[in-house]
Amino acid sequence: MRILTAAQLRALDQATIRAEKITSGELMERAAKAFTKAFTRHFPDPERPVVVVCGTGNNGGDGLVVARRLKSRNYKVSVIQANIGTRSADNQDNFKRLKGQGIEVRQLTQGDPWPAIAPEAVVVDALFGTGLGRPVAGYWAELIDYLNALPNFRVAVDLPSGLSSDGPQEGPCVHADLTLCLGLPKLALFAPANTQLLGNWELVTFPLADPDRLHPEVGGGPAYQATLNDASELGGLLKKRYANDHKGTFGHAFLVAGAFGTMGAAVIAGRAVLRAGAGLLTCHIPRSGYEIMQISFPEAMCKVDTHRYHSTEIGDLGAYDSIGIGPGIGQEALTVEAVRSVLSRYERPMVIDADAINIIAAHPELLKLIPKNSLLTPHPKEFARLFGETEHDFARWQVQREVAKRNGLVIVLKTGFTSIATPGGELYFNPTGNPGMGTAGTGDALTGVLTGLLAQGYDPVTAARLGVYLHGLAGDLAAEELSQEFLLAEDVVSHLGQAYRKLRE
Ligand SMILES: NC(=O)C1=CN([C@@H]2O[C@H](COP(=O)(O)OP(=O)(O)OC[C@H]3O[C@@H](n4cnc5c(N)ncnc54)[C@H](O)[C@@H]3O)[C@@H](O)[C@H]2O)[C@@H](O)CC1
Ligand SMILES: Nc1ncnc2c1ncn2[C@@H]1O[C@H](COP(=O)(O)OP(=O)(O)O)[C@@H](O)[C@H]1O
Ligand SMILES: [K+]
Repeated sequence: MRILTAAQLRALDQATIRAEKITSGELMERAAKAFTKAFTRHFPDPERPVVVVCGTGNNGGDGLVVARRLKSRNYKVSVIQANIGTRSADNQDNFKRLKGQGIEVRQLTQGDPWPAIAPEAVVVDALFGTGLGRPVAGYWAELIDYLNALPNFRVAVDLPSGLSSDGPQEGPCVHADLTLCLGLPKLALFAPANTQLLGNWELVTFPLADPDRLHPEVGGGPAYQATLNDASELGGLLKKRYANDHKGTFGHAFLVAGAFGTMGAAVIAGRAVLRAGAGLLTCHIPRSGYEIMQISFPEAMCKVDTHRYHSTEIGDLGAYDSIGIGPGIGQEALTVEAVRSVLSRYERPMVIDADAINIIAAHPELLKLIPKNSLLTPHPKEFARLFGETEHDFARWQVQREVAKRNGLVIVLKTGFTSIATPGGELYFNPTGNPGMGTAGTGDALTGVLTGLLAQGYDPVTAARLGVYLHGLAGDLAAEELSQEFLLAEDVVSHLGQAYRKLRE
């Protein structure tokens, strides 16, 4: 599913109107109908009062339609009409259509005292959506502060009013508890900095033109800026398994992980390699990790370093279909040389994580040695060590894209909505995963999954998109069964089977 800028979304609305021969009012009706359906699913009790706070643009127009539709379902709904500017045509039409419906409308003009709102009412925020042209200021900013100070549950129509859809947040913004985003996602939904403003968010879909089909046909028509991975597309990317396939078919993976005190990273990542479907796994580990590895994970073969506590000399790499390097390896001088040697000798895409990333950050000349199309999986701190600090999420995505393109790498930036930048310049966001995965070792599990997918012959971009999705989905299934608090990295790994099954459905 494509992620469009506000300007691209406007162009897409127009394209939908042309292609389907509908009016803009009918498109608004479609959007508001889909919103109302989602809203009533969240709030099924029509006795609970609903107060829709409407602006004068099309976001306000949506709010007016929602009020009318809730009323027809016997909801106790009223409207606060904020007279911000000149009404859009569809806002005006829908304002007229409220008459005679028995809906109380309170007008709010600059300087008016704040309207009273019963604390049990659900506040529907329809002041501004994607048409926000500048930070909200003055009286309307104070209205936003007033709404935020109320104890009420706040549901945003499309976006919390005041939110910048395509760039860093400026100015006041409604703090939504729930955001029901209309049509296609906006970039702001994925920014960690916006988490508190958005609350939980969901997409409310309704028929719109396909931005991909329009772009080549309509000169300057809607394009997209990023893509949200979805199950329907990713499920189709899974490889089939045939009756005569064997462990050779599914690839031999090599994992360089663990050191004295961090052998768990090797165990977790190694399990994930085989649970993701690789045929064979060899782990390179320091001598002191040998028994740990063999006892806790008998399916893996071990290559033992000459050093007791660290990996220092890594032998022939020719036999391996993929390599994962980094979890728990530490940053000893001899390990730095071992990483340098692996990067220089291996010529196929590999997975680079954790301490291998920190080593590259401390020795930037190593960046050039990374085989083309390799996957780097930094979390935000590791990303900053590698590529520098950025001022905000949007700037970091920009840097992520640039470094992926310039160096021919797949950069997987691990956040709540992990982003994947590709050598071809695409940016993908992942929808699965949950805060329960903020626990030690889940990143090591991801490295294992990605290494296992590469071993099976998935191309690096597909491996990244599928691996991040499956890893997050396994985390969601584990959290559903066990609770987020209880979740351990090994639970993520042990739910990979169910995640595969669900994705194949
Ligand atoms: N395809 C879709 O998703 C559809 C979305 N629609 C809705 O249309 C919305 C966009 O509507 P508009 O483009 O009319 O824009 P908005 O309704 O978001 O807001 C624009 C209005 O607010 C004013 N304004 C902007 N910034 C301001 C500021 N800082 N202070 C005071 N006034 C300010 C503008 O002058 C304009 O009147 C979407 O968010 C969505 O809710 C639907 O109505 C149509 C279909
Ligand atoms: N709030 C969240 N929502 C979704 N995924 C999350 C969340 N918090 C953490 N994760 C995922 O958990 C993993 C954590 O990785 P990382 O920070 O490398 O942990 P570790 O170093 O302990 O293995 C990443 O894949 C990340 O995307
Ligand atoms: K809004």
